[in-house]
Amino acid sequence: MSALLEVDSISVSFDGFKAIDNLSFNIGDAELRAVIGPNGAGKTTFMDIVTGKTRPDAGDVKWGTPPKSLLKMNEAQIARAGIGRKFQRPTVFEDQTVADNLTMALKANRNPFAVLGWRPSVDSTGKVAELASEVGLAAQITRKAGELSHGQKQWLEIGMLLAQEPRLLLVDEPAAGMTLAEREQTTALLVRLAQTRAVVVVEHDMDFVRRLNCKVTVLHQGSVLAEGSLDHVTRNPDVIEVYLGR
Ligand SMILES: Nc1ncnc2c1ncn2[C@@H]1O[C@H](COP(=O)(O)OP(=O)(O)OP(=O)(O)O)[C@@H](O)[C@H]1O
Repeated sequence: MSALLEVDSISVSFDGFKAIDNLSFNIGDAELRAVIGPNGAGKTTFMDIVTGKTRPDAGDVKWGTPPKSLLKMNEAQIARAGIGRKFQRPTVFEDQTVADNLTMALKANRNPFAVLGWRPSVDSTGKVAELASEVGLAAQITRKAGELSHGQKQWLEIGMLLAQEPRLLLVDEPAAGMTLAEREQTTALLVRLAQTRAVVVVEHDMDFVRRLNCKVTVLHQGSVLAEGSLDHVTRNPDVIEVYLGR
């Protein structure tokens, strides 16, 4: 499997503290990957580096084929290159409808400077309906985003990210604050999305990771401690000691 994203020996320190310590791992095209690890393991810093928010002190992050260094790009260029990031708290426009939120995201994709004064075309109406249905919000399309449940807002934001047609989606703790039914729908959504793009899920909730049924990378002190199926990594004595045994 060729790598879509190659994290190559990156390190970063904050005030002398190594948050990421010689971290290396690859993500393939159309792969679902869970990244887990105890508090302070470096999960957020890893996402910050991949999206250009934080610059590593050493190492490289390579993207696509032929591989290009993401370290030469700023945050906007990285997003345009095809990396979307879903933060934990949904940031949708609460006073706008689901359709309007998706329309704005589509428009921002085509021309980030021309959102104002834009009228939806027939073409974009079809695409908005398609995105809404992809994230399970077809029946909510005329509702204001502020009226949606927490889970539905998260799906709307995922739909808005999909409007940018990312090749890699980084998703931070998608199950947090969701009901059981919402978690199940989110699992199905992420599994489905990963059939046509890479999806990296950073998650604390082991039950949720188990349902994703994918390769797991365990981070500890800014490095990879173990990698493989959830059963494989949870049998690893080092993982039991630093993470599960806590
Ligand atoms: N800007 C910063 N300045 C100083 N220290 C930082 C900074 N960002 C992160 N750190 C430290 O780096 C380490 C890794 O943090 P990071 O947030 O990446 O871990 P995490 O795995 O995402 O943790 P959590 O599960 O708690 O979100 C932590 O010890 C944190 O305190």
